[in-house]
Amino acid sequence: MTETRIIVALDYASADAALTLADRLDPHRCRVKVGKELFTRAGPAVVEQLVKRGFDVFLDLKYHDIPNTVAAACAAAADLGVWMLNVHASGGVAMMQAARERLASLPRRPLLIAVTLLTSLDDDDLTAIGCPGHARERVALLAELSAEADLDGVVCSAREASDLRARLGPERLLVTPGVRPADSANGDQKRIMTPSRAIAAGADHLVIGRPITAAADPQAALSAIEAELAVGSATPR
Ligand SMILES: O=C(O)c1cc(=O)[nH]c(=O)n1[C@@H]1O[C@H](COP(=O)(O)O)[C@@H](O)[C@H]1O
Repeated sequence: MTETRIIVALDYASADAALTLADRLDPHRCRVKVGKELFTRAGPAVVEQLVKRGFDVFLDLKYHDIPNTVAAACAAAADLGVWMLNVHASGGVAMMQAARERLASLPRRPLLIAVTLLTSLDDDDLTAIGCPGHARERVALLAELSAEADLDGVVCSAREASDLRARLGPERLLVTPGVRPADSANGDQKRIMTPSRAIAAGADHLVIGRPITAAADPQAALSAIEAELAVGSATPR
């Protein structure tokens, strides 16, 4: 098991592209994430190939459906040997509990975390979808529901990490996408933070895609983020 905090989002359109990058990465220096694009194009085989190469794989399919369907999908994901998978907390406590219980019945279960509010959304977006309020409050509500369902942690933005650490205690994992080194483009992400600030705020794992995968030299981009974190860890919080 690696000590790294970095999960590289392999958001590619083919298994070849994803595995080409994976083969340039060290499974002891990062974890990898397979999301909707890669999974829809390349299927379970790419997940199995990454697992075979020694990577901890976060299968990010953000299940959101009736409890029975989500529980069965989680069991199918576990069969692929993934390290972690996610569901949407807005699917409700019964859905999250069904998923957790199904995984608990397996001999080897992956970590199960809940997406709170997508990092591409802000307060204005909440109003637009008919849920007016602050992103921070909605994240807190959904995170507490996921804790009620006894999930292993949440996906949130690093901006909510310190608040959630106080609310959820030290055990729940805080997995934060929307991480942007200072010189990276935000793209479609709205609730963002730099890698070192995200860790200082209490994030356990940083999900980072385009700042690495779209860089001219992805390994160099990963090394620069590792260097930023190494400097940050030497600095008292
Ligand atoms: O669950 C996720 O991984 C996720 C949740 C969320 O709220 N925001 C978010 O960006 N993600 C994923 O994290 C990755 C972020 O990629 P970049 O924006 O390229 O760094 C993408 O693969 C997203 O699908």
